[in-house]
Amino acid sequence: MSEYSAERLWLVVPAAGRGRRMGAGLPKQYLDLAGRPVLAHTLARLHQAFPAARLCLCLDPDDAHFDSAWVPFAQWRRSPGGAERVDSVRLALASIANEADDDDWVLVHDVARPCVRVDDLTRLHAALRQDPVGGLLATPVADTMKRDDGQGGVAHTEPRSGLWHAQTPQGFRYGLLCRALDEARMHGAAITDEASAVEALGLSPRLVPGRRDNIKITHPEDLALAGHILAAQREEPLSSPGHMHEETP
Ligand SMILES: Nc1ccn([C@@H]2O[C@H](COP(=O)(O)OP(=O)(O)OP(=O)(O)O)[C@@H](O)[C@H]2O)c(=O)n1
Ligand SMILES: C[C@](O)(CO)[C@H](O)COP(=O)(O)O
Repeated sequence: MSEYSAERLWLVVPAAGRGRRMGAGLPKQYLDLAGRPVLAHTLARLHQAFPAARLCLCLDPDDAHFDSAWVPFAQWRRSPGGAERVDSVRLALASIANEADDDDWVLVHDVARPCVRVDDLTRLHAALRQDPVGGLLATPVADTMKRDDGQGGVAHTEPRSGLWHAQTPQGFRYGLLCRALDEARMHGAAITDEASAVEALGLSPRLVPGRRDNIKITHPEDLALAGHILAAQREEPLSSPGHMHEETP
């Protein structure tokens, strides 16, 4: 790419999960949420924030529920899902290898997080572009944390100071993210998010304070909660405190 052109933004959306913990008749990304599938909400939020981005959507090759009418992006492709989330992300990165430059930014966002706010997405992107490593939306842990003893009792209380809940998007430059995920595979590391692969390189991804309503729909009760969150977000005046992000635990 020429030195005069801005680096491109790629969005990788892992959407090849089966939703086993949800236990519904179909994968959770296709469950109805306020009149539309979860997947359609998530893609709409991403598109509002980044209309010119290029989308790579990870879908199970046997997926019989997907409808391309839910994709608002002009430039998009589907890539096959893998056995685990990290495998889906790796396959997505491989599918754009001929077009992506090492300096391009890649934001990875779970399809199961449809309530992410547009201003958090743009704030994250702006923060990452100032950072040499990249980073993620996250919120400080607010509850007292217990370690179980393996038998239903409490072994001890974990200090929560300095603990954060990792959310998505998580964003890194293409070259760094590919290297981090390759290294993790070589070492057989179990990776549940992109940041942990980058951490394993000895780097420190930036924690960009997000908001607690960017929930991941995981269990059955989360779907109703997401519906309430979307309704509440629609009601919020732009200047309300609900739009403030958290800086400290
Ligand atoms: N092989 C996989 C597994 C997960 N995901 C995606 O990764 C995100 C986070 O995963 P999770 O919440 O665990 O979703 P599921 O795998 O669908 O749920 P479960 O673990 O309960 O089966 C979701 O957007 C999911 O679609 C994926 O693309 N490929
Ligand atoms: C990436 C993630 O959303 C960060 O919280 C999360 O780890 C993905 O879900 P999983 O249940 O760990 O696959």
